[in-house]
Amino acid sequence: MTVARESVLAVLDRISLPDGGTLVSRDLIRALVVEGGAVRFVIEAESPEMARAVEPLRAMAERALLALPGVVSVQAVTTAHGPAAKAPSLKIGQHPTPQPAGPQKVAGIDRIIAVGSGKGGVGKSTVSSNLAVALARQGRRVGLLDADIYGPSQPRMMGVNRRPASPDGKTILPVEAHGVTMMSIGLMLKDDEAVIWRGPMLMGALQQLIGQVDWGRLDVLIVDLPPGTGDIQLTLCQRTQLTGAIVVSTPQDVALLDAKKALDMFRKLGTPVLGLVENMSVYVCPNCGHEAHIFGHGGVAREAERLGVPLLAELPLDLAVREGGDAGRPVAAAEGPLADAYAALARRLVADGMA
Ligand SMILES: Nc1ncnc2c1ncn2[C@@H]1O[C@H](COP(=O)(O)OP(=O)(O)OP(=O)(O)O)[C@@H](O)[C@H]1O
Repeated sequence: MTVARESVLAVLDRISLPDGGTLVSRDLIRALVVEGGAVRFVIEAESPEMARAVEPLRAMAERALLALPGVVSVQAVTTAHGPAAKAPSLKIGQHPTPQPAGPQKVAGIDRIIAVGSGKGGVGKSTVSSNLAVALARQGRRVGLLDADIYGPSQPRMMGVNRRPASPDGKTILPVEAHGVTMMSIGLMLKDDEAVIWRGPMLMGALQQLIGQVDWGRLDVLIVDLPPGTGDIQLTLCQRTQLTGAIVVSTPQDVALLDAKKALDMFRKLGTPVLGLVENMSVYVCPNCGHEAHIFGHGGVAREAERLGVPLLAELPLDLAVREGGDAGRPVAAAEGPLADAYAALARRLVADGMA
């Protein structure tokens, strides 16, 4: 059954904004595609603040459209058009400015969760972006800071490539994607530009990304760390008051061995470990349903038990996760078992007061 574009617009025209008008009358709907029973569109807000305000309407619109006869799936994202993106005169990457000793609270941000891993490529950035999106879908005000300064992947994973504005050359205005306020050094660099900085420059850049970005009021800021136990991790844990850290690992021995080093680092720095996440836990063959433990089985659960920290989630290896990451559409923004797994992780953190 083919759904008429007009019927979709009629439904969206019934979704009212808090300050008047509807999604259609305020001209916020972009890139509306209706293919058979599948509906996709973007809600383009005028500013990051407005994007935050209209985010609950996205969920409302999705529900209303799913009730429309013939509609089988709805995919909607909120983006912020933002003020005219002037090229910032601000330069990222500088020596750190003196700061008071000891971990400091960041004004306006209630909780900060660092997501780390021992080894690269285990899915730390994937978990960070999907967790951020899942939390935003549950109505939390969420920020995502890509602190993987040598290999920033959040712009690709969140589908953003707009350079953030800095109207005054001091404050950086973050971007908005999938309901999440986001900043990455990758947004300030050209695609093929390498960062070749030593420790002090890294510390300065991290200080800028946390302190100079206008994060607004956040319930939680997710920090996607680089892999390993280097300068960035040390600076973040020593300078910023963190709610805690989540360590991502695959069940593979070599990844787990490195994850133990990351866990040891957080312990030595006095950062509470909120729990472990096992990524690429199981692969379910889409043809025959056979379950294969490609990277091994049970190691992360055993390590969590040994440390007395929760195993927060076991996330499957799934092609859709990789494709969603490459396309800038995290699976947590869609519907289905993968989104449900991230929603459960988000719910658990919210219930425990961590996010
Ligand atoms: N559960 C999964 N299923 C399928 N592909 C995945 C899964 N998790 C991550 N990937 C893919 O694996 C690759 C590495 O993931 P990701 O970049 O998140 O890892 P990382 O630990 O952050 O790596 P790095 O430290 O190098 O930044 C990406 O292409 C990602 O899409």
